[in-house]
Amino acid sequence: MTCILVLNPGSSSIKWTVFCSFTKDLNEDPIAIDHGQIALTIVGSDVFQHIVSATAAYKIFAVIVRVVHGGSQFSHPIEVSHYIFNKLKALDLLAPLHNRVAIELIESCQQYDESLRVFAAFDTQFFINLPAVAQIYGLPLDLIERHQLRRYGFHGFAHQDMVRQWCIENPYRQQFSLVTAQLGSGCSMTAIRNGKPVDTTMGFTPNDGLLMRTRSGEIDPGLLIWLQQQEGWSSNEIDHLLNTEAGWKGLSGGIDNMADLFASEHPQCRLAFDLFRYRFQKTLGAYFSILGGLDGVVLSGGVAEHSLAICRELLSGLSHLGIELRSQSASGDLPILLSSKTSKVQCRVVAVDEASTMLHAVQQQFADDF
Ligand SMILES: Nc1ncnc2c1ncn2[C@@H]1O[C@H](COP(=O)(O)OP(=O)(O)O)[C@@H](O)[C@H]1O
Ligand SMILES: CC(=O)OP(=O)(O)O
Ligand SMILES: [Mg+2]
Repeated sequence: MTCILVLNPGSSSIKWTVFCSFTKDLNEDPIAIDHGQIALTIVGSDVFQHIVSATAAYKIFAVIVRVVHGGSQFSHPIEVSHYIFNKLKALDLLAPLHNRVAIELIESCQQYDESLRVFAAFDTQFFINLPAVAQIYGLPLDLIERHQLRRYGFHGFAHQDMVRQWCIENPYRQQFSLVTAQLGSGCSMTAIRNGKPVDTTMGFTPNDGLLMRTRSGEIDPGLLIWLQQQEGWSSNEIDHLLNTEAGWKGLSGGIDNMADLFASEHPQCRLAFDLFRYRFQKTLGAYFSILGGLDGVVLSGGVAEHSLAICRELLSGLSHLGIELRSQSASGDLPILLSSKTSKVQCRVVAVDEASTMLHAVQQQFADDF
């Protein structure tokens, strides 16, 4: 039996999934035969060796790697040739926490076995047709055109899968307004109208919007210029600050695990969690406004999937938006319904399946090959 390996390098871990039976029917869920997760505290070639050992039992003929940023050139899945590899390599700066690891994985796969087919699938694909107002920045048009500047949006496979899961629970609704939230190390929210994204919190890079584990999210650009001048910081130093020293880790004084942050009574931890919740609720209100109402909220990602208490906290105090939570605390396996029967807005926590969504995207693009 020949199998496909899907690799999902996130900012705190690499997730791997093996699929050995898959049909061309994109409505049918591919069945994962095996999966695992490696913390990114393991470095470099050790990560790849770990994956090779873990998947040694399977005859793998193709690997699909999640590449977060494809720049203005890549959005749809692509088979990685030498030429494409070099183009992808040049995009490192656009998603410093992600693209470098993805590129290393692609290179390791190609060096490990030349006959392996290696595909890149991009986090931005789902957002390719965002409405113009949700794509554009208030900058001079010639500059925008010269560099093809836009808000790309990320976590596309995650948001797409959350929409799919909501539709499974609500099969007869053709028209609906939804907010999906991917809350892991990277955090983003997307406004969905009738299945399509109409706005999302991440922009030109995956560092806008919500407060994240080590990323600042939304920040005043004037503050960065001021810091550069005051501290004499280079662009690398600013990059380091915004991507690795900021977020709830920076604000709390070093607590990067959300479970610890949430449990702590320390005022700095409370403030960091309050900001995380505040930005979530502020965005929910903004999306309620542009969608003209809300039928559902779907939460997923490492934070949401591991802590229903945090999910309840994020969705509390929002009865003015039509969100009413069940009084008893829900428990059991995901998916879980958090909202009450009378709530106007159906709130769910789901286990997101980025791997199957990536596999589907590649199957769709390379229909003759799979
Ligand atoms: N029990 C928990 N409660 C709250 N947050 C948790 C828990 N376990 C893990 N997390 C958070 O989940 C995040 C990892 O989520 P994940 O979606 O796997 O991230 P990524 O894909 O970015 O690597 C980490 O920020 C971690 O703090
Ligand atoms: C885009 C992004 O932040 O991804 P992740 O949450 O997997 O790090
Ligand atoms: Mg992730």
